Amino acid sequence: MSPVAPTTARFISFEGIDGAGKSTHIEALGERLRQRGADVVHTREPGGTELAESLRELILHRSMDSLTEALLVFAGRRDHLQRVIEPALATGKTVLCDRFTDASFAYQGGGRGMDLAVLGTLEHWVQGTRQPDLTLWFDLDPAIAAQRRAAAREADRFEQQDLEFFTRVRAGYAARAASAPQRFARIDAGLSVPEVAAQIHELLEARGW
Ligand SMILES: Nc1ncnc2c1ncn2[C@@H]1O[C@H](COP(=O)(O)OP(=O)(O)O)[C@@H](O)[C@H]1O
Ligand SMILES: Cc1cn([C@H]2C[C@H](O)[C@@H](COP(=O)(O)OP(=O)(O)O)O2)c(=O)[nH]c1=O
Repeated sequence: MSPVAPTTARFISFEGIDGAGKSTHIEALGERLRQRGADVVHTREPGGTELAESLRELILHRSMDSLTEALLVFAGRRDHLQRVIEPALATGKTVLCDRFTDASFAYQGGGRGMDLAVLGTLEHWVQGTRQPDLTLWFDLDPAIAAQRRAAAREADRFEQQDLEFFTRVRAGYAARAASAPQRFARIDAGLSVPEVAAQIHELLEARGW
């Protein structure tokens, strides 16, 4: 396996319902890419800049309607793109982002039932044609995700939602994946941690990453 050229800019996003296992694998993936010569930036949404992290606190803990929620999410994304993601890509870095715009389509669109055309307009305004080069979609049965979350942590405003909500979020991801099959790689997140890691490994091997 030849090393990744340090100047190869890549934007990789991690998606899935809460508790699907994203956080469990991001660090190891970063380490793998680093060992192959990439200069890796870890970041997340909502958040990733001081301003967007402040918005994250509001989004996760304050009550609001779905359009307000979407506007805050996209406002944070704009700041994040301008201050972190675009400069990193412009200097040849690999950006690993824990959630990006697909989460807006899945949560605000699928989960909250927002008009996807409105989300599409916000997407276009905020990011132009910028999209991740690869999106790892951790797909998991919402009932299993709920069990994992219950064992792991206290629930925020999204994590308190019921199984129907997460079933719609999952369907939102599935629709988004179907609309961009080249970009999305579905991971069977119901398998064990080593098996999920092996799937990620194979996906990257196939790309020569
Ligand atoms: N494949 C897996 N099998 C069983 N438990 C897992 C698996 N992956 C992650 N977990 C556990 O599930 C919980 C949620 O995982 P986490 O990585 O925080 O999910 P996310 O970041 O997608 O919300 C954690 O306690 C984690 O240890
Ligand atoms: C990026 C994004 C996240 N979210 C939600 C999904 C998650 O429930 C929540 C926070 O995501 P996350 O950082 O994955 O939470 P945690 O660290 O607790 O696992 O924000 C949206 O609703 N829309 C979005 O566009």
